[in-house]
Amino acid sequence: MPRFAANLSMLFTELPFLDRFGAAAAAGFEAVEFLFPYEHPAEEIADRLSEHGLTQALFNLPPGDWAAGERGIAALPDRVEEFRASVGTALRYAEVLGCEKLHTMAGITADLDRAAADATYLSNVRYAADRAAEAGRIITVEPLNPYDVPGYHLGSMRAGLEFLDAVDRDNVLLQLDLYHAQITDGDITRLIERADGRIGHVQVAAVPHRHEPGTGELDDHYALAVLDRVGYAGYVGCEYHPAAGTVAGLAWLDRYRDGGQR
Ligand SMILES: O=C(O)C(=O)[C@@H](O)CO
Ligand SMILES: [Mg+2]
Repeated sequence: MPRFAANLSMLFTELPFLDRFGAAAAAGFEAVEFLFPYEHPAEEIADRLSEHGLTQALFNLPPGDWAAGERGIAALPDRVEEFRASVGTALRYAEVLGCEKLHTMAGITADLDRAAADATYLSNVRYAADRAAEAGRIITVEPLNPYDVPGYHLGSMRAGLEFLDAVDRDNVLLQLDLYHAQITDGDITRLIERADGRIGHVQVAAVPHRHEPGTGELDDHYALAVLDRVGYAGYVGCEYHPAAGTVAGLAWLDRYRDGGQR
């Protein structure tokens, strides 16, 4: 039975960020995730988590200049120092929030030398993994589709799995976002079976409009059942844009409530 985390960067955006925690708990979520906590003191977020009995499932390392279009810096050869500092920042937040998993975004590398970007990404993720291991944390890498993030360094789940082989660290795992995976790879059942044991986090949204699961071309419920079958026990982040209001769109979760008895 999947365990769901509300993605507070996409859900409950009707409310200010810090008010989304209570709204997620009131809607029945036991966990949350979001892109970045860094505009708020970690203690303030930790207070919201404990006030509402929520687990922080995942957040991202600092991504570079997000507003300017940057989507991570781990594969950018001229940003190694900044990347290493960002690992320390993220680990400090992870400790205060009690968060086990950190997503490390590679960055947009289409205009860079591929070999140099590959080498930088490998050494930076190994660095992050080794620092994270000292703190008992897991690093995830998430391939992103080329429509949402053109030129992103990690462009398919297959490339993501090859990267995991190359990086060769037990605490670096795949972030399987079913939305991106259906666009970049398809063949979702076999993909999940091939990735078995190397999936660190899952996210879900319908393809192609990134609305509520179950409203697009992929049978998201079937895919979640496959994840159950292979023994994935982590959280499934609900990372979608509600079609017409967050709470109004939560009916797709009813079948999982009350132990799946509905
Ligand atoms: O865009 C997504 O999908 C995410 O999960 C974000 O963390 C950005 O990578
Ligand atoms: Mg995602």
